[in-house]
Amino acid sequence: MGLLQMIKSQFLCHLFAGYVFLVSGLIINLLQVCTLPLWLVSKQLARRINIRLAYCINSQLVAALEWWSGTECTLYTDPKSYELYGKENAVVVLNHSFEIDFLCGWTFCERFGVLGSSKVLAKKELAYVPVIGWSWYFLEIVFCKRRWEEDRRTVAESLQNLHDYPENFWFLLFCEGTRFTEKKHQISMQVAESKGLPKLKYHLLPRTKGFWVTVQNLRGSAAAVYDSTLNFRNNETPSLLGILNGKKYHADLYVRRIPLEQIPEDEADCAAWLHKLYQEKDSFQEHYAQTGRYPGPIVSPARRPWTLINWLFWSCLLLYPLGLLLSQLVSSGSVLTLVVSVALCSAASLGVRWMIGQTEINRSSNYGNKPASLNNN
Ligand SMILES: CC/C=C\C/C=C\C/C=C\C/C=C\C/C=C\C/C=C/CCC(=O)SCCNC(=O)CCNC(=O)[C@H](O)C(C)(C)COP(=O)(O)OP(=O)(O)OC[C@H]1O[C@@H](n2cnc3c(N)ncnc32)[C@H](O)[C@@H]1OP(=O)(O)O
Ligand SMILES: CCCCCCCCCCCCCCCC(=O)OC[C@@H](O)COP(=O)(O)O
Repeated sequence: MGLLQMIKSQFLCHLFAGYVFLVSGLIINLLQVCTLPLWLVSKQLARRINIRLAYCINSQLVAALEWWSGTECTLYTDPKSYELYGKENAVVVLNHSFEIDFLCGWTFCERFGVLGSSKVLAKKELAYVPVIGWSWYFLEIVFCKRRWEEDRRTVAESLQNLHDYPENFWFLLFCEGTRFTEKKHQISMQVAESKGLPKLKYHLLPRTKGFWVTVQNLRGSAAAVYDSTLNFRNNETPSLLGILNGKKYHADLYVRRIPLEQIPEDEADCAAWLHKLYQEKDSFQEHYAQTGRYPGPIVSPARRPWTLINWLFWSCLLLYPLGLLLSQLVSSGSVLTLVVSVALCSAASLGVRWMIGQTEINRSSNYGNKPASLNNN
């Protein structure tokens, strides 16, 4: 391991990064709360301010991926479609197989200029994650309980609300509804068999109702579905902790732009269309497993400096109070102050570690672990 790699794996580096993320994130959450009265005066201005505030949070994780770990993200797509990315609203359908799949999505959001405005159909539990989950309320992120009888109305209403959104956005749907595990795959394939559907090797069976309600309620606002299939070279199993330790990964993303008009409006036909799409995605993953690449040309956007500039801005701003705090701590000589400071530091680092744990598949939910009839979150 080189010197740089050794420095990146030092706990003190992670502690400082976590301090900057947590404190800047809480300041931004506070600023977002301050925009609440503005929603009554000018909803669009409040939205535009929250897009920029959310960028300040999300881009710190993207900076960790792009600049700290140096992870390479290669895009395979049609050059004609490439020209439209970032210039229209779109529904992104992405396989949910990796702990940092959302982060690879965010890096492309950043490179196409939609990082602050992008949305996702997220499980309700994520709304309680400090900083990121809290910021999502102000981004009008759509939450679901993963119980259709409750979600069908709330998801439709939340999506309808986005029709007058002032800036281009991507709406991410992980149609499998949960991260891939062998156990969930086994159960999911039993359900496929019971429905007479072809088995999938690399995916869980997609949940079609959320896709149908999303496409139906974004017609007229979203122009296309971006069918996105993600994989990592050399069977890498990337993690957020690996990124923080400066580990470099190699992500490949295959994106096909499908105009919304090509997607059936009827629920049953739309469900059949989505099942066929996932069978195609499965074949792309097989192609990748055999050849190490996706079909089609590579048209990769380069990373941009803004995520790094944003992180440096917040680090410099927060380094001063940290320096003051440490100097007072040393000069006071008070044991009580020292103990309280160490306790606060430990609580904050455990909090950040818990947040990172939200991305770890070995801590995933029970959703999809039971047969259809007994399914719960
Ligand atoms: C150019 C670059 C392009 C792209 C860049 C890539 C991405 C960038 C884009 C945006 C980035 C933005 C943000 C990213 C940041 C953070 C992301 C964070 C991640 C959080 C995401 C999540 O939280 S995922 C979990 C929540 N989301 C979902 O669950 C969505 C999918 N689910 C649905 O849509 C569901 O339909 C539902 C949730 C609406 C309702 O679920 P419920 O379970 O109640 O009902 P269903 O009807 O869906 O399920 C029952 C039906 O499913 C069949 N089935 C299949 N398998 C099973 C099983 N194992 N157990 C039970 N049932 C199963 C079942 O038979 C039923 O079938 P029917 O025929 O009756 O429908
Ligand atoms: C550089 C700063 C370091 C600080 C790190 C802070 C880390 C905050 C991470 C919060 C990320 C929230 C997004 C999690 C995405 C995710 O992957 O959710 C899982 C769900 O899809 C499905 O859940 P499940 O059913 O359990 O598989």
